[in-house]
Amino acid sequence: MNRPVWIRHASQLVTLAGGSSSPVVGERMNELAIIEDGSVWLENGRIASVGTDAELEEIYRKRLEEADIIDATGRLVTPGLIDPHTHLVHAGTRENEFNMRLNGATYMEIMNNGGGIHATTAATQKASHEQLYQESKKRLDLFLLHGVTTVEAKSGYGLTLEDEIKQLEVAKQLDEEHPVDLVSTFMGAHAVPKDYRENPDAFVDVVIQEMIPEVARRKLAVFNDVFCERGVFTPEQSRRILEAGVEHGLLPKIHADEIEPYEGAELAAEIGAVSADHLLRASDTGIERMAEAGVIAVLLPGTAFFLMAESANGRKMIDAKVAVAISTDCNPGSSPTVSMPLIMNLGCLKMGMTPAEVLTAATINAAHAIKRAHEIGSIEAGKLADITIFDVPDFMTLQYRYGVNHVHTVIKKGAVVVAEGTLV
Ligand SMILES: N=CN[C@@H](CCC(=O)O)C(=O)O
Ligand SMILES: [Zn+2]
Repeated sequence: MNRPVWIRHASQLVTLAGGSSSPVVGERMNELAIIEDGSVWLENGRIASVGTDAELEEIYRKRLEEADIIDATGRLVTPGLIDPHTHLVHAGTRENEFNMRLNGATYMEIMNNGGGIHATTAATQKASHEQLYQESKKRLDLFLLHGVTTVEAKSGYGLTLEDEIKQLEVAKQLDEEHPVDLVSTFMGAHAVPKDYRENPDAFVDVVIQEMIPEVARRKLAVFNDVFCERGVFTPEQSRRILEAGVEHGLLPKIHADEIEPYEGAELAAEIGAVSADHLLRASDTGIERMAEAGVIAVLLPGTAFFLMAESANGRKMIDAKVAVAISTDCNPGSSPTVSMPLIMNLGCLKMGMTPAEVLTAATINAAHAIKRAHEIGSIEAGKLADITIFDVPDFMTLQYRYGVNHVHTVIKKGAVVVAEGTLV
């Protein structure tokens, strides 16, 4: 049995307590439930007690010798960051397309000419399980170094039953072997393979009749996602795919209104999706309906930044009482980053969110977006001991000193996995 860990004297302990039962909306996104001179006692992989240092010293006075102490004097302590939207498992890179875009090509032009998602699909289909595992593990190590303790990971670069399952099995193995927890999403409907170009509905049938039942049978995913975008999957095809997932116990998520307005937000509300993601071009009606239906907006400001597009209007969504989470969208085409701290910076600088709101979006609301808020996303007794310590004195400074990885220590299920900014 591991020794307890006692984190002491945090200049700010951002607990985010009180948001576990439902996603945090509106003004409440600014309430971080901060404890100054904060202290947390971790035991058996879970959070045992949270309070001021004086309070915990009193509670544990007979056991002080038992614990390994982490002195967080002058530092900010938060829940482990959560990334609720990644395409973590894939092969290869696409810096050539980055160069093409800088020379005037658009993301959709590249994709329609057989590049984009198709290029990564070809590389992923060719890759062995082991190659995919090694490439993805490297990214996961970097996520951890940036303070992330749980990531959602989508398939969608296989596009055949066999290759989709290969991606999901790599994610499963990473979840078992890597300190970072993975939550898997099936995304067979990420692009229409070129053999189905003339008859995309036939591919939708393959997704519905062959892929979804098999993925569900093998219990390889929790969620089912679709790229609902003009030229990819229509809202009607997306609805069919997401409803088929629900029939097999896969919860719906949707890539919505990313490049063009396409009533993806409206569809998400109508079918009761857990989240609608991207939303750069979501309509006001769509935003209103998402708020009414309780659909979480997973916003990806790194994607807008990297595609040189206007960001989603996070400010408007929060003011409209939509629960907002944020994410890297880590993928080789539209957002090749693993830095949730940078994404929080962009949330402030490009989406009009406050430093407190982006922290809520990267922790407890991100946990809700992957249905894990009962276990992670806040520092409260009983939850998993997933904690990130930043070498800044407060949450405001974390956003102010942007573009720097301030992560000092990461604790996953009670074990120190990053110390002094280095993997243990
Ligand atoms: N938009 C669709 N899927 C990914 C991009 C995938 C890629 O370009 O490889 C996204 O979320 O941005
Ligand atoms: Zn995505």
